[in-house]
Amino acid sequence: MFDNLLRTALEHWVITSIVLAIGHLAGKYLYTQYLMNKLGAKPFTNSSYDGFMGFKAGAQALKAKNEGRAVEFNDARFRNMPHPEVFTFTTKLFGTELVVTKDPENIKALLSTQFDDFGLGLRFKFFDPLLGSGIFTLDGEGWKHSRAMLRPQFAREQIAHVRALEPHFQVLQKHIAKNQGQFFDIQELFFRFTVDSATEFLFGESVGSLRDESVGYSSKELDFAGRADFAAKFNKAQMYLSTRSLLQKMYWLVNNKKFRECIKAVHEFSDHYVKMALDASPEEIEKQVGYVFLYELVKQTRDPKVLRDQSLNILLAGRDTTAGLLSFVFFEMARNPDMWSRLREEIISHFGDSEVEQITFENLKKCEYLKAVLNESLRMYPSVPRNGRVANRNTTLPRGGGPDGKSPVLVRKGQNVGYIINSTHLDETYYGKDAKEFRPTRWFEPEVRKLGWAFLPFNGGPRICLGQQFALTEASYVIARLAQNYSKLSLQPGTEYPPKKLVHLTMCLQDGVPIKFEK
Ligand code: HEM
Repeated sequence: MFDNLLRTALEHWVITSIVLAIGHLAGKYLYTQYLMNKLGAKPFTNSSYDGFMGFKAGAQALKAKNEGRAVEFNDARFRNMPHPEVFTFTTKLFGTELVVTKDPENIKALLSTQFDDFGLGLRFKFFDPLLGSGIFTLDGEGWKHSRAMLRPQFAREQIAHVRALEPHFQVLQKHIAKNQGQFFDIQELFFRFTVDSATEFLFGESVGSLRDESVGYSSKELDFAGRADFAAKFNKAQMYLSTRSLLQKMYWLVNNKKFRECIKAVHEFSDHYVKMALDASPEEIEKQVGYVFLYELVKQTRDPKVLRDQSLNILLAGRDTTAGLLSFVFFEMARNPDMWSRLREEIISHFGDSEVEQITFENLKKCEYLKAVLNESLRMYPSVPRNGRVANRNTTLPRGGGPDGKSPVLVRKGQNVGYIINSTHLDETYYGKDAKEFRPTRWFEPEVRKLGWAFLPFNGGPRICLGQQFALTEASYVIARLAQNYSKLSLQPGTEYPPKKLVHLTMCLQDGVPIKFEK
């Protein structure tokens, strides 16, 4: 009797569940059809079945990422679609429905022409514990306000920046001299260089991470509050942020004691400088030698949290990206002695082999081959290789639907769109048969210069990178100074090509750049 009752209840439960599931799917299907009709969208030309809930593709993507092959993996996914000539597909990743695109038309819509249809989704939640409310984490009015407040800082900064780099370059030189004639990893030094110059620019005092005992600095000299820890703790906290963004809605799982300790150290360090800037009298601020971001910002706001958050947002946006760019440039220059010779000739013809004063923002812009090398490096190895937005409302993207992929596709409110700029940059449609070769002279060809949205290392539209000129000037300065000093570069024999890439929030070389510099 009891058995029968239990069986009947179970049967009811199973039947009800099946009916509800079918109802849910049918409802979703009908609503999707309704939205497609309303918004003029067609079914996706390419859709990828990636195992139950997209776990198979997710696991493969993680494996490729750990092996330093995330870029190649993404690229292969586009090529292996039923219609590889259509540059957009839909897929699932760990249960989340995604639209993925490398189509410049769709990227333009996402970032510019349909800017208000898309936002940053959960980015604020991922990054809030470390970065708070700043230009990089906010959407809507908060972002607009941040952008308006910070924009003037970058216009003014562009001119003054170069002179401030030389002292840091001198320390970098000491490390290279120490290693001269042998192979060593320059990438690690570029990361230290960019955190040193960025902290000086932001706080008025550098963390001096390059100034270690191996190049003659005493440990006493290095001792000021939080300095020793700052770069390491900031790096570690960034790793946690990257994992939180990978986990999407489950981001809150990453919030352990280590993460919180890193955040505390970074905040204490930056608060020290915020306090200094707030305590400074207007006369002291005016007397400040060189440009200091915080001292300029206190003229606009005296809120310590805003000052801290915006400084750390800039540090995150600007530091690893520039170090990655420099690392890839030197990786390619060391592989290509002819290119290094040409670059060197150009630098020496403009500035001689020791002149520093003439290396200014304006003069660096006149070095055409240098600009081509930077562009080519940002094309093949963009510091931000993939990025994403989330739909704020039911909307469409202009391409990827219908039998030929030329019709709009539906993006439902809350749906994620990933845009893989690295794959756009490597596509033969835009860059020809040698798209996967490092060839700076392509930037002298008129059709490549006109590519518009197919070359997008600094993003486009209203959220275009604020630090583009800053980054290009800093990278150009370091390249020019090294070109003045070293005639020959080489890579350690046996170094893998194409190199393995480490892709977290930004991209660098997984195994560093094992390089030798010779006079
Ligand atoms: C090679 C170096 C760099 C590259 C490739 C690069 C690239 C980018 C990209 C792709 C974005 C868009 C991110 C997004 O919206 O999701 C961005 C935003 C931003 N970048 Fe850069 N960046 C570089 C260096 C810098 C530097 C040196 C600074 C500052 C000193 C900086 C400041 C910013 C800021 C503030 C934003 C946010 C803009 C906004 O949302 O309105 N960047 N950058």
